[in-house]
Amino acid sequence: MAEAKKLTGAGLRGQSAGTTALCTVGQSGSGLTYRGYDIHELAEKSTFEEVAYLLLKGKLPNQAELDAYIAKLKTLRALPDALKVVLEQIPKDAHPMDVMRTGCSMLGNLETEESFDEQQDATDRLLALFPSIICYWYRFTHDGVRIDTVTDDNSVGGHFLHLLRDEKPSELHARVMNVSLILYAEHEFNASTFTARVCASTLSDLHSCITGAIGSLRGPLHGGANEAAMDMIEDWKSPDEAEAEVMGMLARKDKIMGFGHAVYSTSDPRNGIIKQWSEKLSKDVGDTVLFPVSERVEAVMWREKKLFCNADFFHASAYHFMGIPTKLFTPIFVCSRLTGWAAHVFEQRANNRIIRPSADYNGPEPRPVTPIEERD
Ligand SMILES: CC(=O)SCCNC(=O)CCNC(=O)[C@H](O)C(C)(C)COP(=O)(O)OP(=O)(O)OC[C@H]1O[C@@H](n2cnc3c(N)ncnc32)[C@H](O)[C@@H]1OP(=O)(O)O
Ligand SMILES: O=C([O-])CC(=O)C(=O)O
Repeated sequence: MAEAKKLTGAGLRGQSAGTTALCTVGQSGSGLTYRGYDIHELAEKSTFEEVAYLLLKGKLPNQAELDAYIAKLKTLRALPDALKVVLEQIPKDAHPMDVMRTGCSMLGNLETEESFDEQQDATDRLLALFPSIICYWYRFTHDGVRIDTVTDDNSVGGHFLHLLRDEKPSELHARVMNVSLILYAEHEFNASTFTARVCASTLSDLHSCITGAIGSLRGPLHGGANEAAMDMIEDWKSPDEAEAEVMGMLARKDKIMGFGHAVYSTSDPRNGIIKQWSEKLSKDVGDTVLFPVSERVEAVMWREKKLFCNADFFHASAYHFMGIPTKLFTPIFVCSRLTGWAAHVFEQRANNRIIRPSADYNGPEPRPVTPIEERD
Protein backbone atom coordinates (compact mmCIF):
# COMPACT_ATOMS: atom_id res chain seq x y z
CA MET A 1 0.00 0.00 0.00
CA ALA A 2 1.33 3.48 -0.90
CA GLU A 3 2.47 5.65 1.95
CA ALA A 4 0.28 8.73 2.43
CA LYS A 5 1.89 12.10 1.69
CA LYS A 6 3.05 13.96 4.82
CA LEU A 7 0.53 16.73 4.95
CA THR A 8 1.85 19.72 6.86
CA GLY A 9 2.79 23.36 6.32
CA ALA A 10 1.24 26.34 4.58
CA GLY A 11 -1.92 26.28 2.50
CA LEU A 12 -3.95 24.60 5.27
CA ARG A 13 -2.26 21.39 4.13
CA GLY A 14 -3.44 18.36 6.03
CA GLN A 15 -5.85 20.27 8.27
CA SER A 16 -9.42 19.05 8.37
CA ALA A 17 -11.76 21.89 7.44
CA GLY A 18 -15.03 20.01 7.80
CA THR A 19 -16.71 16.69 7.12
CA THR A 20 -18.04 15.21 3.89
CA ALA A 21 -19.79 12.04 2.79
CA LEU A 22 -19.03 12.73 -0.86
CA CYS A 23 -15.50 11.68 -1.53
CA THR A 24 -12.23 10.28 -0.21
CA VAL A 25 -8.91 11.36 -1.73
CA GLY A 26 -5.70 9.48 -1.13
CA GLN A 27 -6.93 7.66 1.96
CA SER A 28 -4.49 4.85 1.33
CA GLY A 29 -2.03 7.15 -0.42
CA SER A 30 -3.60 6.94 -3.85
CA GLY A 31 -7.31 5.97 -3.81
CA LEU A 32 -10.32 7.98 -4.93
CA THR A 33 -13.95 7.18 -4.15
CA TYR A 34 -17.25 8.99 -4.75
CA ARG A 35 -19.75 8.11 -2.00
CA GLY A 36 -17.84 4.86 -1.46
CA TYR A 37 -17.55 3.81 -5.12
CA ASP A 38 -14.04 3.43 -6.52
CA ILE A 39 -13.19 5.75 -9.42
CA HIS A 40 -11.94 2.86 -11.58
CA GLU A 41 -15.25 1.07 -11.34
CA LEU A 42 -17.28 4.22 -11.96
CA ALA A 43 -15.18 5.11 -15.02
CA GLU A 44 -15.59 1.62 -16.44
CA LYS A 45 -19.22 0.86 -15.66
CA SER A 46 -21.17 4.09 -15.36
CA THR A 47 -22.04 7.24 -17.24
CA PHE A 48 -21.37 10.81 -16.15
CA GLU A 49 -25.12 11.34 -15.71
CA GLU A 50 -25.23 8.42 -13.25
CA VAL A 51 -22.29 9.92 -11.35
CA ALA A 52 -23.97 13.35 -11.31
CA TYR A 53 -27.10 11.71 -9.89
CA LEU A 54 -25.00 9.84 -7.32
CA LEU A 55 -23.26 12.99 -6.12
CA LEU A 56 -26.30 15.24 -6.13
CA LYS A 57 -28.98 12.85 -4.92
CA GLY A 58 -27.00 10.41 -2.79
CA LYS A 59 -27.50 7.13 -4.66
CA LEU A 60 -26.83 5.55 -8.03
CA PRO A 61 -30.03 5.82 -10.08
CA ASN A 62 -32.00 2.81 -11.30
CA GLN A 63 -32.81 2.76 -15.02
CA ALA A 64 -36.12 4.61 -14.68
CA GLU A 65 -34.54 7.30 -12.50
CA LEU A 66 -31.65 7.73 -14.92
CA ASP A 67 -33.94 7.95 -17.94
CA ALA A 68 -36.03 10.59 -16.20
CA TYR A 69 -32.93 12.56 -15.17
CA ILE A 70 -31.46 12.53 -18.68
CA ALA A 71 -34.85 13.53 -20.13
CA LYS A 72 -35.05 16.42 -17.68
CA LEU A 73 -31.54 17.69 -18.49
CA LYS A 74 -32.34 17.58 -22.21
CA THR A 75 -35.27 19.95 -21.71
CA LEU A 76 -33.01 22.55 -20.06
CA ARG A 77 -30.46 23.21 -22.80
CA ALA A 78 -31.93 26.36 -24.40
CA LEU A 79 -30.24 29.63 -23.48
CA PRO A 80 -32.38 32.58 -22.31
CA ASP A 81 -32.25 35.39 -24.89
CA ALA A 82 -30.78 37.83 -22.36
CA LEU A 83 -27.89 35.44 -21.73
CA LYS A 84 -27.24 35.11 -25.46
CA VAL A 85 -27.04 38.91 -25.68
CA VAL A 86 -24.43 38.98 -22.90
CA LEU A 87 -22.39 36.15 -24.42
CA GLU A 88 -22.33 37.96 -27.75
CA GLN A 89 -20.73 40.99 -26.05
CA ILE A 90 -17.75 39.01 -24.77
CA PRO A 91 -14.72 39.44 -27.05
CA LYS A 92 -13.27 36.60 -29.09
CA ASP A 93 -9.95 36.82 -27.26
CA ALA A 94 -11.53 36.56 -23.80
CA HIS A 95 -10.52 33.53 -21.79
CA PRO A 96 -13.29 30.90 -22.00
CA MET A 97 -13.13 30.46 -18.20
CA ASP A 98 -14.12 34.12 -17.90
CA VAL A 99 -17.01 33.36 -20.25
CA MET A 100 -18.11 30.50 -17.97
CA ARG A 101 -17.85 32.73 -14.92
CA THR A 102 -19.89 35.51 -16.55
CA GLY A 103 -22.41 33.03 -17.99
CA CYS A 104 -23.02 31.49 -14.58
CA SER A 105 -23.27 34.87 -12.89
CA MET A 106 -25.67 36.23 -15.51
CA LEU A 107 -27.91 33.19 -15.14
CA GLY A 108 -28.01 33.97 -11.43
CA ASN A 109 -29.61 37.31 -12.34
CA LEU A 110 -32.10 35.79 -14.76
CA GLU A 111 -33.06 32.65 -12.86
CA THR A 112 -32.18 33.56 -9.26
CA GLU A 113 -32.29 30.78 -6.68
CA GLU A 114 -34.94 32.27 -4.38
CA SER A 115 -34.86 29.47 -1.80
CA PHE A 116 -32.71 26.45 -1.00
CA ASP A 117 -35.69 24.27 -2.03
CA GLU A 118 -34.71 25.20 -5.59
CA GLN A 119 -31.09 24.03 -5.30
CA GLN A 120 -31.51 20.78 -7.24
CA ASP A 121 -33.41 22.44 -10.09
CA ALA A 122 -30.91 25.32 -10.22
CA THR A 123 -28.04 22.80 -10.43
CA ASP A 124 -29.74 20.76 -13.14
CA ARG A 125 -30.21 23.92 -15.16
CA LEU A 126 -26.49 24.74 -14.88
CA LEU A 127 -25.54 21.16 -15.75
CA ALA A 128 -27.66 21.33 -18.89
CA LEU A 129 -26.62 24.87 -19.76
CA PHE A 130 -22.84 25.00 -19.23
CA PRO A 131 -21.99 23.30 -22.56
CA SER A 132 -24.52 25.59 -24.24
CA ILE A 133 -22.95 28.71 -22.70
CA ILE A 134 -19.39 27.96 -23.74
CA CYS A 135 -20.22 26.59 -27.19
CA TYR A 136 -22.67 29.38 -28.01
CA TRP A 137 -20.03 32.01 -27.21
CA TYR A 138 -17.23 30.07 -28.93
CA ARG A 139 -19.15 29.44 -32.16
CA PHE A 140 -20.50 33.01 -32.27
CA THR A 141 -17.11 34.65 -31.77
CA HIS A 142 -14.97 32.17 -33.75
CA ASP A 143 -17.31 30.94 -36.50
CA GLY A 144 -19.74 33.85 -36.70
CA VAL A 145 -22.80 31.62 -36.19
CA ARG A 146 -25.64 31.68 -33.67
CA ILE A 147 -26.08 28.01 -32.85
CA ASP A 148 -29.20 26.29 -31.61
CA THR A 149 -28.07 24.81 -28.30
CA VAL A 150 -30.78 22.15 -28.13
CA THR A 151 -29.60 18.71 -29.29
CA ASP A 152 -31.02 15.24 -28.76
CA ASP A 153 -27.76 13.79 -27.38
CA ASN A 154 -28.37 11.87 -24.17
CA SER A 155 -25.00 12.66 -22.61
CA VAL A 156 -23.55 15.97 -21.46
CA GLY A 157 -20.23 15.08 -23.14
CA GLY A 158 -21.84 14.13 -26.46
CA HIS A 159 -23.93 17.30 -26.35
CA PHE A 160 -20.82 19.43 -25.81
CA LEU A 161 -18.97 17.89 -28.78
CA HIS A 162 -22.08 18.12 -30.96
CA LEU A 163 -22.45 21.85 -30.28
CA LEU A 164 -18.76 22.47 -30.84
CA ARG A 165 -18.60 20.70 -34.20
CA ASP A 166 -22.14 20.81 -35.53
CA GLU A 167 -22.29 17.01 -35.78
CA LYS A 168 -22.83 14.06 -33.49
CA PRO A 169 -19.54 12.76 -32.09
CA SER A 170 -18.19 9.29 -32.83
CA GLU A 171 -18.83 6.59 -30.25
CA LEU A 172 -15.16 6.73 -29.21
CA HIS A 173 -15.21 10.48 -28.61
CA ALA A 174 -18.50 10.35 -26.73
CA ARG A 175 -17.08 7.57 -24.54
CA VAL A 176 -13.87 9.47 -23.78
CA MET A 177 -15.84 12.59 -22.86
CA ASN A 178 -17.99 10.47 -20.58
CA VAL A 179 -14.95 9.02 -18.79
CA SER A 180 -13.30 12.44 -18.58
CA LEU A 181 -16.36 14.04 -17.00
CA ILE A 182 -16.55 11.20 -14.47
CA LEU A 183 -12.88 11.64 -13.53
CA TYR A 184 -13.23 15.39 -13.05
CA ALA A 185 -16.57 15.34 -11.18
CA GLU A 186 -15.50 15.47 -7.55
CA HIS A 187 -12.38 15.73 -5.39
CA GLU A 188 -13.14 16.52 -1.75
CA PHE A 189 -11.85 19.87 -0.38
CA ASN A 190 -9.81 21.03 -3.37
CA ALA A 191 -9.41 24.80 -3.80
CA SER A 192 -12.46 25.43 -6.00
CA THR A 193 -14.77 23.22 -3.95
CA PHE A 194 -13.60 24.86 -0.77
CA THR A 195 -14.35 28.23 -2.39
CA ALA A 196 -17.89 27.04 -3.10
CA ARG A 197 -18.32 25.79 0.47
CA VAL A 198 -17.03 29.02 2.02
CA CYS A 199 -19.51 30.98 -0.10
CA ALA A 200 -22.32 28.54 0.77
CA SER A 201 -21.52 28.92 4.47
CA THR A 202 -22.64 32.56 4.36
CA LEU A 203 -26.04 31.28 3.12
CA SER A 204 -25.40 32.80 -0.30
CA ASP A 205 -27.13 31.58 -3.47
CA LEU A 206 -25.98 28.68 -5.65
CA HIS A 207 -24.91 30.84 -8.60
CA SER A 208 -22.58 32.87 -6.38
CA CYS A 209 -21.03 29.68 -4.98
CA ILE A 210 -20.46 28.24 -8.47
CA THR A 211 -19.24 31.54 -9.94
CA GLY A 212 -16.61 31.78 -7.19
CA ALA A 213 -15.61 28.16 -7.71
CA ILE A 214 -15.09 28.76 -11.45
CA GLY A 215 -12.73 31.61 -10.57
CA SER A 216 -10.69 29.30 -8.33
CA LEU A 217 -10.58 26.48 -10.86
CA ARG A 218 -9.28 28.84 -13.53
CA GLY A 219 -5.76 29.12 -12.06
CA PRO A 220 -2.91 27.02 -13.52
CA LEU A 221 -2.14 25.42 -10.16
CA HIS A 222 -5.64 23.88 -10.24
CA GLY A 223 -7.94 23.21 -13.24
CA GLY A 224 -6.05 25.53 -15.57
CA ALA A 225 -3.20 22.99 -15.58
CA ASN A 226 -4.73 20.91 -18.41
CA GLU A 227 -4.54 23.91 -20.73
CA ALA A 228 -1.10 24.90 -19.42
CA ALA A 229 0.19 21.35 -19.95
CA MET A 230 -0.97 21.40 -23.57
CA ASP A 231 0.67 24.79 -24.17
CA MET A 232 3.89 23.28 -22.81
CA ILE A 233 3.98 20.01 -24.80
CA GLU A 234 2.50 21.05 -28.12
CA ASP A 235 5.70 22.46 -29.62
CA TRP A 236 7.95 19.54 -28.73
CA LYS A 237 8.68 17.53 -31.86
CA SER A 238 10.19 14.41 -30.29
CA PRO A 239 10.60 12.68 -26.92
CA ASP A 240 14.30 13.67 -26.88
CA GLU A 241 13.45 17.34 -27.40
CA ALA A 242 10.82 17.05 -24.66
CA GLU A 243 13.34 15.53 -22.27
CA ALA A 244 15.88 18.29 -22.91
CA GLU A 245 13.24 20.99 -22.41
CA VAL A 246 11.93 19.45 -19.20
CA MET A 247 15.47 19.10 -17.82
CA GLY A 248 16.02 22.79 -18.57
CA MET A 249 12.78 23.77 -16.87
CA LEU A 250 13.65 21.75 -13.80
CA ALA A 251 17.10 23.34 -13.66
CA ARG A 252 15.39 26.75 -13.73
CA LYS A 253 13.00 25.53 -10.99
CA ASP A 254 9.98 26.06 -13.26
CA LYS A 255 6.75 24.26 -12.41
CA ILE A 256 5.87 21.48 -14.82
CA MET A 257 2.14 21.71 -15.35
CA GLY A 258 0.09 18.56 -14.90
CA PHE A 259 2.48 17.09 -12.31
CA GLY A 260 2.33 16.76 -8.55
CA HIS A 261 -0.57 16.90 -6.17
CA ALA A 262 -1.48 18.47 -2.85
CA VAL A 263 -2.72 15.17 -1.38
CA TYR A 264 -1.63 12.14 -3.42
CA SER A 265 1.90 10.94 -2.74
CA THR A 266 2.88 8.51 -5.49
CA SER A 267 0.15 8.64 -8.14
CA ASP A 268 -3.19 10.15 -9.05
CA PRO A 269 -5.62 7.29 -9.73
CA ARG A 270 -7.29 9.27 -12.51
CA ASN A 271 -4.08 9.42 -14.53
CA GLY A 272 -3.89 5.76 -15.48
CA ILE A 273 -7.48 5.87 -16.70
CA ILE A 274 -7.24 8.97 -18.88
CA LYS A 275 -3.80 7.92 -20.12
CA GLN A 276 -5.24 4.70 -21.55
CA TRP A 277 -7.89 6.67 -23.41
CA SER A 278 -5.33 9.17 -24.64
CA GLU A 279 -3.30 6.28 -26.06
CA LYS A 280 -6.40 4.89 -27.81
CA LEU A 281 -7.13 8.30 -29.31
CA SER A 282 -3.49 8.70 -30.32
CA LYS A 283 -3.73 5.47 -32.37
CA ASP A 284 -7.10 6.57 -33.73
CA VAL A 285 -5.61 9.76 -35.20
CA GLY A 286 -2.28 8.17 -36.22
CA ASP A 287 -0.26 10.33 -33.80
CA THR A 288 3.42 9.49 -33.55
CA VAL A 289 4.60 12.53 -31.59
CA LEU A 290 2.35 13.89 -28.85
CA PHE A 291 1.66 10.68 -26.96
CA PRO A 292 5.34 9.56 -26.98
CA VAL A 293 6.33 13.09 -25.92
CA SER A 294 3.83 12.95 -23.05
CA GLU A 295 5.08 9.54 -21.94
CA ARG A 296 8.69 10.77 -21.96
CA VAL A 297 7.79 13.80 -19.84
CA GLU A 298 6.07 11.44 -17.40
CA ALA A 299 9.17 9.21 -17.21
CA VAL A 300 11.58 12.13 -16.79
CA MET A 301 9.51 13.74 -14.04
CA TRP A 302 9.39 10.50 -12.10
CA ARG A 303 13.10 9.79 -12.63
CA GLU A 304 14.23 13.30 -11.69
CA LYS A 305 11.72 14.39 -9.05
CA LYS A 306 9.51 11.43 -8.13
CA LEU A 307 6.67 13.62 -9.36
CA PHE A 308 3.74 11.91 -11.11
CA CYS A 309 1.09 13.02 -13.58
CA ASN A 310 -2.08 14.36 -11.98
CA ALA A 311 -5.52 14.16 -13.64
CA ASP A 312 -4.68 17.06 -15.93
CA PHE A 313 -1.60 15.89 -17.81
CA PHE A 314 -2.97 13.20 -20.13
CA HIS A 315 -6.25 15.05 -20.40
CA ALA A 316 -4.29 17.58 -22.47
CA SER A 317 -3.34 15.09 -25.20
CA ALA A 318 -6.71 13.27 -25.00
CA TYR A 319 -8.68 16.46 -25.63
CA HIS A 320 -6.21 17.55 -28.30
CA PHE A 321 -6.62 14.26 -30.20
CA MET A 322 -10.38 14.88 -30.20
CA GLY A 323 -9.78 18.23 -31.90
CA ILE A 324 -10.91 20.31 -28.93
CA PRO A 325 -9.31 23.79 -28.91
CA THR A 326 -6.87 24.07 -25.99
CA LYS A 327 -8.59 27.07 -24.44
CA LEU A 328 -11.78 25.04 -24.01
CA PHE A 329 -10.07 22.38 -21.86
CA THR A 330 -10.72 23.97 -18.47
CA PRO A 331 -14.36 24.88 -19.26
CA ILE A 332 -14.98 21.14 -19.82
CA PHE A 333 -13.65 20.61 -16.30
CA VAL A 334 -16.28 23.14 -15.13
CA CYS A 335 -19.08 21.24 -16.91
CA SER A 336 -18.10 18.21 -14.82
CA ARG A 337 -16.95 19.64 -11.47
CA LEU A 338 -20.21 21.58 -11.18
CA THR A 339 -21.68 18.33 -9.83
CA GLY A 340 -19.11 18.08 -7.03
CA TRP A 341 -19.35 21.79 -6.22
CA ALA A 342 -23.13 21.72 -6.00
CA ALA A 343 -23.15 18.51 -3.94
CA HIS A 344 -20.77 20.21 -1.48
CA VAL A 345 -23.00 23.30 -1.38
CA PHE A 346 -25.98 21.07 -0.53
CA GLU A 347 -23.92 19.30 2.14
CA GLN A 348 -22.71 22.58 3.64
CA ARG A 349 -26.22 24.01 3.74
CA ALA A 350 -27.58 20.88 5.42
CA ASN A 351 -25.24 21.30 8.39
CA ASN A 352 -24.01 24.85 8.27
CA ARG A 353 -21.81 27.04 10.36
CA ILE A 354 -20.15 30.04 8.72
CA ILE A 355 -16.57 29.15 7.72
CA ARG A 356 -14.35 31.70 9.37
CA PRO A 357 -10.86 30.54 10.36
CA SER A 358 -8.30 32.61 12.26
CA ALA A 359 -4.96 34.01 11.11
CA ASP A 360 -1.57 34.20 12.82
CA TYR A 361 -0.73 37.91 12.86
CA ASN A 362 2.78 38.85 11.75
CA GLY A 363 2.34 42.59 11.16
CA PRO A 364 3.63 45.63 13.14
CA GLU A 365 3.10 46.09 16.86
CA PRO A 366 0.31 48.55 17.86
CA ARG A 367 1.37 52.16 16.96
CA PRO A 368 -0.16 55.65 16.75
CA VAL A 369 -1.40 57.22 13.49
CA THR A 370 1.16 59.86 12.40
CA PRO A 371 -0.47 63.14 11.29
CA ILE A 372 -0.44 63.25 7.46
CA GLU A 373 1.91 66.25 7.24
CA GLU A 374 4.54 64.34 9.28
CA ARG A 375 4.53 61.15 7.13
CA ASP A 376 7.41 60.26 4.73
C1 LIG B 1 -7.08 18.83 -11.02
C2 LIG B 1 -6.00 19.54 -10.26
O1 LIG B 1 -6.17 20.61 -9.80
S1 LIG B 1 -4.56 18.69 -10.02
C3 LIG B 1 -3.31 19.94 -9.78
C4 LIG B 1 -3.06 20.67 -11.08
N1 LIG B 1 -1.94 21.62 -10.96
C5 LIG B 1 -0.74 21.42 -11.58
O2 LIG B 1 -0.53 20.46 -12.30
C6 LIG B 1 0.28 22.51 -11.38
C7 LIG B 1 1.67 21.93 -11.08
N2 LIG B 1 1.69 21.34 -9.78
C8 LIG B 1 1.87 22.09 -8.66
O3 LIG B 1 2.03 23.32 -8.72
C9 LIG B 1 1.82 21.42 -7.31
O4 LIG B 1 2.26 20.09 -7.41
C10 LIG B 1 0.42 21.44 -6.66
C11 LIG B 1 -0.14 22.88 -6.63
C12 LIG B 1 -0.54 20.57 -7.42
C13 LIG B 1 0.53 20.90 -5.24
O5 LIG B 1 1.32 21.79 -4.50
P1 LIG B 1 2.05 21.34 -3.15
O6 LIG B 1 1.16 20.49 -2.33
O7 LIG B 1 2.55 22.60 -2.53
O8 LIG B 1 3.26 20.48 -3.70
P2 LIG B 1 4.32 19.63 -2.88
O9 LIG B 1 4.25 19.96 -1.42
O10 LIG B 1 4.12 18.19 -3.24
O11 LIG B 1 5.70 20.12 -3.48
C14 LIG B 1 6.92 19.51 -3.08
C15 LIG B 1 8.05 20.04 -3.91
O12 LIG B 1 7.89 19.62 -5.26
C16 LIG B 1 7.88 20.76 -6.12
N3 LIG B 1 6.86 20.54 -7.13
C17 LIG B 1 5.58 20.17 -6.92
N4 LIG B 1 4.94 20.09 -8.10
C18 LIG B 1 5.84 20.42 -9.04
C19 LIG B 1 5.77 20.51 -10.44
N5 LIG B 1 4.61 20.28 -11.09
N6 LIG B 1 6.87 20.86 -11.12
C20 LIG B 1 8.01 21.12 -10.47
N7 LIG B 1 8.15 21.03 -9.15
C21 LIG B 1 7.07 20.69 -8.44
C22 LIG B 1 7.46 21.91 -5.23
O13 LIG B 1 7.88 23.14 -5.75
C23 LIG B 1 8.16 21.55 -3.95
O14 LIG B 1 9.51 21.88 -4.06
P3 LIG B 1 10.33 22.54 -2.83
O15 LIG B 1 10.25 21.51 -1.75
O16 LIG B 1 11.68 22.76 -3.40
O17 LIG B 1 9.59 23.78 -2.49
O1 LIG C 1 -7.62 17.90 -4.99
C1 LIG C 1 -6.96 18.86 -5.43
O2 LIG C 1 -6.26 19.61 -4.72
C2 LIG C 1 -6.92 19.15 -6.88
C3 LIG C 1 -7.54 18.08 -7.72
O3 LIG C 1 -6.92 17.09 -8.04
C4 LIG C 1 -8.93 18.23 -8.12
O4 LIG C 1 -9.60 19.17 -7.70
O5 LIG C 1 -9.41 17.38 -8.91
